[in-house]
Amino acid sequence: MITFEHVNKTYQDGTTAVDSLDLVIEPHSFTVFVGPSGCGKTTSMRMINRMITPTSGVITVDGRNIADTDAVKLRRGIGYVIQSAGLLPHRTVVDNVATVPVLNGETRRAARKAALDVLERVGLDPAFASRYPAQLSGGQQQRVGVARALAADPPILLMDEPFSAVDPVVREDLQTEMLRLQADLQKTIVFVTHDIDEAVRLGDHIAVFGPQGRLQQYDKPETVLAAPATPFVAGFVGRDRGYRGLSFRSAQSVTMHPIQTATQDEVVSLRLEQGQWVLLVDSQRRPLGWIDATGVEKVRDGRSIDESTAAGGSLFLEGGDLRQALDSAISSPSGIGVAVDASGAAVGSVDGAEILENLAAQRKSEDSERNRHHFLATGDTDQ
Ligand SMILES: Nc1ncnc2c1ncn2[C@@H]1O[C@H](COP(=O)(O)OP(=O)(O)OP(=O)(O)O)[C@@H](O)[C@H]1O
Repeated sequence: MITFEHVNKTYQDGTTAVDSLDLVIEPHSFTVFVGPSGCGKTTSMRMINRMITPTSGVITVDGRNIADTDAVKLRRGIGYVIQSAGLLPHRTVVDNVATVPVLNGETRRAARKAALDVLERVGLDPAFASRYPAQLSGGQQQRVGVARALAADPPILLMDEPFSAVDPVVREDLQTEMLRLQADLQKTIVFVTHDIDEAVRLGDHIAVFGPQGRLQQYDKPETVLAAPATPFVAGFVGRDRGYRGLSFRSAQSVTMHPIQTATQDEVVSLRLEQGQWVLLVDSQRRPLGWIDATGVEKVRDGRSIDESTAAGGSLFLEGGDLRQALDSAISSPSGIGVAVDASGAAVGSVDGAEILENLAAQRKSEDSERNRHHFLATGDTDQ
């Protein structure tokens, strides 16, 4: 069991990321932290394995205050999966998966054999075991990321937006695989996403986070959908009028803007204002993450690109639906959604606020159309 008791986190710059969090996560449950970008989901999750230290409050794992445990030992019992899979590029797939068991003292041979079993468990063809991560698709890399987190058989698994960077079809496959795995393994899983559909599909419990890092509701998915506890939750999960109805609408009507990009070599010469973000891309214009003025400073100070960039949000295919466009903007640290072409190259951007305005306008005209039909049908001309 994992518990949060009055947990707060305020960063050095004064940002309150988590505000008075109380939560009990049952053993073997699949708990999803969901909410828009910046509402404290990742911070809450990373406090469980002590990557981040709370400002106040107590977190326990199996009845023990984690502040009193050895962080290395604690993490041995907690697998961790991130959005970019975080694989070591110069190691083969099987050696990536065997990394933690080898660190824990297993022989390389035994660890490799166990790694092959885990790879099979997550649905990866053994033929991929001797390849390097760059030779795999995004979805396959994520499967390896999950296998690596499971290799040492930890009772707890933390997953931070693990499927956000892959396309919607692959994402659905990975979700199905995750459900199958959990039915089999019965881990205690904490999963972070900004996507309410993903949360409802995967979670047996959902924690909806809102502005200023405040937990809005913690319930079974069906209760969150049927009886939202706050207006914020109602807006976030609203079935027809909210986020979930958007898949039926095309993003064609949303204005596409040019997107400012830079390659890794260009980063040092960027001049950015506070609050301005630039999309980092590879030589084929495929998105790698976002960088702002603080990140550029870090690169100039000699820090690596990885340390200096924020992971990108989800991407959407140009001509896709409004739901994917908004999803991309909501999940992005810059609030800008990135459109890609079939080759994965960035072709333009959309603005989250603009999408919402556009949506409001579409709904208004639909409502007046619906009213007109209603009045014509009933002959009611009072209004
Ligand atoms: N190291 C940090 N220093 C200062 N502020 C931070 C730091 N890390 C996160 N924050 C801020 O704390 C708030 C919560 O961030 P957090 O990453 O936990 O949110 P989130 O819901 O997981 O969003 P995202 O999906 O974008 O990561 C945000 O306002 C964020 O800008």
